Amino acid sequence: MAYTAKVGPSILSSDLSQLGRECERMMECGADYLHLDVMDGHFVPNITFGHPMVECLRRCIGPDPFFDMHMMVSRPEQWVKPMAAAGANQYTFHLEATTNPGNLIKEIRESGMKVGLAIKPGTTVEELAPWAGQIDMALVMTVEPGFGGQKFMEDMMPKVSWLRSQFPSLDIEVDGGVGPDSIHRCAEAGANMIVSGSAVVSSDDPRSVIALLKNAVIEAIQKRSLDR
Ligand SMILES: O=C(CO)[C@@H](O)[C@H](O)COP(=O)(O)O
Ligand SMILES: [Fe+2]
Repeated sequence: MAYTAKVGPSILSSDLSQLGRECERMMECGADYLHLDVMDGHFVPNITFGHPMVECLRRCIGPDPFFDMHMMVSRPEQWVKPMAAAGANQYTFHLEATTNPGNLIKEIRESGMKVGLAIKPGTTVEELAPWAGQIDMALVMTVEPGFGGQKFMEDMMPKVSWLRSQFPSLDIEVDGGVGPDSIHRCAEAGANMIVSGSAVVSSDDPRSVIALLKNAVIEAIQKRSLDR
């Protein structure tokens, strides 16, 4: 069991005019990594930012924070090199957005980044499975991608449980509507990388929310290892 509990705030719901400061604030509050949502207005009906913003953020907050790029874009191949040059650490692309996942995985690795592979709610986990041995992280979306602040889809949890049973040491991330009310279901199903946007960023006490989310995952990991 090689995986550990990590919490990565999504800064989509933060004050975007203060993005550098917001990222610093999340790291100061105990975030393990930062989940940066890139949307192109085509793969999803919303637009956020691209690699120039990532480059500025990297310059602003220094080399240490891990940037998990959630690429909600139609042509993920196009941004691999620019994102690597901008200082991204992990490139998480959508299976639905490419016809050649194998080649894209290779390109991401050659650019020096870790590989994340995401599936939308309508995509089965069996479609992701053939690539699971080649990736660092599987992202199971728990909302339709495009917007923060949506309701958690509990019916995605069987995907997480199945992945955990089939790939015991894979990093499994959940993203969308995850907060204190839904974390226990995610943790019990086997997710270990927790993205949380509005529940963390809009809280008066983000440090406590991050700690609560992380502890729920730590407890579930301990329980799983005792049950084995
Ligand atoms: O990728 C996405 C949405 O498409 C997410 O990263 C959300 O931005 C998470 O925000 P909450 O649902 O936790 O508010
Ligand atoms: Fe995301």
